[in-house]
Formats: sequence, C-alpha cells, structure tokens
Amino acid sequence: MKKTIAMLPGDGIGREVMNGAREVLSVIAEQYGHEFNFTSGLIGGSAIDERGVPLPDETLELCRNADAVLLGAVGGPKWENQAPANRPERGLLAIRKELGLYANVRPVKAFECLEERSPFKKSVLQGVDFVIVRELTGGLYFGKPSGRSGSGEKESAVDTLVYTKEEVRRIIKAAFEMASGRRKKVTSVDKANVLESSRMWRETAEEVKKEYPEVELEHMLVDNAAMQLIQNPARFDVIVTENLFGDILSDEASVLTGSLGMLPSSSLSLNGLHLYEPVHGSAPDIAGENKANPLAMVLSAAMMLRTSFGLEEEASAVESAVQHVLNAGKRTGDLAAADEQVLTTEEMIAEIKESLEEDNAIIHIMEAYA
Ligand SMILES: NC(=O)c1ccc[n+]([C@@H]2O[C@H](COP(=O)([O-])OP(=O)(O)OC[C@H]3O[C@@H](n4cnc5c(N)ncnc54)[C@H](O)[C@@H]3O)[C@@H](O)[C@H]2O)c1
Ligand SMILES: CC(C)[C@H](C(=O)O)[C@@H](O)C(=O)O
Ligand SMILES: [Mg+2]
Repeated sequence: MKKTIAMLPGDGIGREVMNGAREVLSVIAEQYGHEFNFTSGLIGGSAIDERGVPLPDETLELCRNADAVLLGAVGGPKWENQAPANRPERGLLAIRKELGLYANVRPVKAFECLEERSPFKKSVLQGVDFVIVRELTGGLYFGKPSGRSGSGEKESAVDTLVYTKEEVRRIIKAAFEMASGRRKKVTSVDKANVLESSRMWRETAEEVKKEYPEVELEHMLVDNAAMQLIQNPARFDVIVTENLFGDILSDEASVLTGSLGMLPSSSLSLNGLHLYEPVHGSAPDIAGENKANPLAMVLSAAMMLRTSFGLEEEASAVESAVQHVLNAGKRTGDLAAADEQVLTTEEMIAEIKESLEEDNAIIHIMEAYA
C-alpha cells in the first residue's frame, strides 16, 4: 500500500515523540511491504518562529495532499506572550476547523501491567475500557463573540458556547456508531441543569437514540461525570460531550492509565482525511531531555493505520508491541516506580522496534512451517 503521511511535530516533546512514531511506521512499512511517504510541516510555536503564523498555508496544503495527518503537540513558555490570535494553540484550533475534524476520539484503556502506576485501587481499574468522543470544532472554543472590551474594573471578557443542531447531531451520531460496535452504551455528558446549549444537546441525543434502538443512552451532568469517571470508570463505554468538557475529562481519565503519556487520539472528518495526535501537550517541563513517553504518539499512529488505511494487522502489531514492552517492565520516567530502570524516549522506541522485529521473525518461522 502506498500512502502519504503528513507529519506535524509542532513544539517541545511533540518533536521527540514524532521522531519515534516515524521510526515505528518505517519498520511497519518494511515488514508489510508498504510505501509510506512522510512529508513534514510546521505548526504552533515553531511555525511562528519560522513563518510568523501558527498555521502557515503551506502546512494546510501539505495536509490536504496527504492520506492522513500525524500531529505531535504545540505550545510552550516561549510563546506565552504572543497576541491571542497568534498563539501556537491557535494553529491547532485552526487546523481542526480547516480540515473539518469534528470528532475527537480518545480511547482510555487501563493496561493491567501499569495498574501499580495509577493512584487507583486495582478494583477500580478492572474492566476500564471506554472512549471519549469529544466535539472538536464548535462550542466554547469557537463561539463568537469572544474577546475583551472596556478597561479598568469595567473591563470585560467573553467566550461564547454556541452549537447548531447539525453540529450536535453529527457528533452524537458518531458516538452511537462507535457504541454500536462496542458495548452499546452512550453516556452523553452535559450541563443541562444550567446551560441552554446543553438542553439542546440532550434533546438531540434523545432524537438520535431513536435511530439506534439497540444502544442504551444515559445523560450525565458534567460535574457528576468528573466524579464517576474516577469512582466507577468501568461503567462507561462511549462518552460524548462538548469540546471543553471533553478536553478536561480526557486529561482526568488519563490518570486511570497511569500517565497522560499513554493516551492517543484520532480527530475525524466527514471527508476521509483524518488527523491523529496524542492527548498530551508539549510538556515544557521535560522537553528536549529525551524523557517523554512516546507511547501515546505511537498508539495514535496505530489508530491511523487502522482507521485511515484499514491496516488492522499492522495496527494490532504496533499495539501488541506496546503491550509487550510494558509487560516486560520497560518504562519511561512518567511510568517508572522509584526502583525501576528509566528508559529514554529513544530507548523506548528502540524497544518497540525490537519487539516488532521479533514478532515478525516469529511470523516468518510459523509461515515457513505452515
Ligand atoms: N494537543 C496539543 O498540542 C496540546 C495539548 C495539551 C496542551 N498543549 C500545550 O502544551 C503546553 C504545556 O501544557 P501543559 O503543561 O498544561 O500540559 P502537557 O500535557 O504538556 O503536560 C502536563 C504534564 O504531563 C506531563 N506529560 C505530558 N505528556 C507526557 C509524555 N508524553 N511523557 C511524559 N510526561 C508527559 C508533562 O511533563 C507535564 O508534567 C501548553 O502550551 C499547552 O497549550 C498542547
Ligand atoms: C492545546 C489545546 C488547544 C488543546 C485543546 O484544548 O483542545 C489540548 O488541550 C488538547 O487536548 O488537544
Ligand atoms: Mg487538552
């Protein structure tokens, strides 16, 4: 299979983990006889430094000419004082909007071998396997008006939470579709006791539910959801929610897996060009130190292989390699216990590649004797 993959490393650890994903994908290409053409573009702070804007036109063009997009992370203290319209994060919001990436899928699965690294009891983590479907191109992040006016104590700031029915319907449909292929339960998270937008969200969820009689729908207020997520996380299958609620709940949920560095995501459009990125940010506190956990990025690449290219076997091979190295006790600093050896980002990637190569050798031996 011949595919073009646009890589946007971004800033901080985004660059380090993207290098790792590229190496892993190169091994997959070689083993399975694919041709992956990697193109590379600027986004975020690095784009501001080189082109003066967080999302240059040429980066968008590069993405549109690709079969899928991989993104590292954007942002960092260097660009904290940029004008709001020219912050690194604006590049990320703009690419999501421009490519129509309305559905951000964030799977949360607790690896048994990492249970010790989570602050939760084993009994809480048992059976944790859910997906957060976060609306990504509307809500509080994009609503107008947004801005500041006035001065002194009379200065005011406004952000607007606005959704059209159409925007709500398509994300809720995406969640029901996902639940249909899973444990058939959708939890729609809102703040319908206060927000008008949430009341419309809730009504729309009820309308969509009629098309999916086999899928259960429950509504949950977001404050309760934040609590249930850590009290009884195994109760969830598919959570669907507004942009900002989904952002907050997914970082919270990452603690169930042991580290934010474990959470991958896909951002899906209606036209088939999708973007894959870890849930974490550019981690300025460890950037440039070869310390970042590259597994969220590697698992995002696996999601790309499966969702964009239909390469189920290849995606599973990457996920099995991740499972294998974790089972073997290999840990970056975010996952290591005090008495455990700490691997660098590059060493972790080397372990993944080695595991893929061993796996491949076993497959060849089995084929030879079949
Ligand atoms: N998708 C994105 O590009 C994205 C997401 C979140 C935050 N950000 C940006 O990143 C910058 C830093 O934000 P933040 O510090 O609040 O969040 P962050 O996700 O970058 O880091 C939060 C904490 O988690 C740790 N961490 C995150 N990823 C890790 C990994 N792969 N391995 C090991 N440890 C990891 C960091 O070291 C830090 O202690 C900000 O500019 C923010 O806007 C970008
Ligand atoms: C960097 C920021 C704009 C982004 C978001 O809030 O969507 C990030 O936190 C994420 O989760 O992808
Ligand atoms: Mg976030």
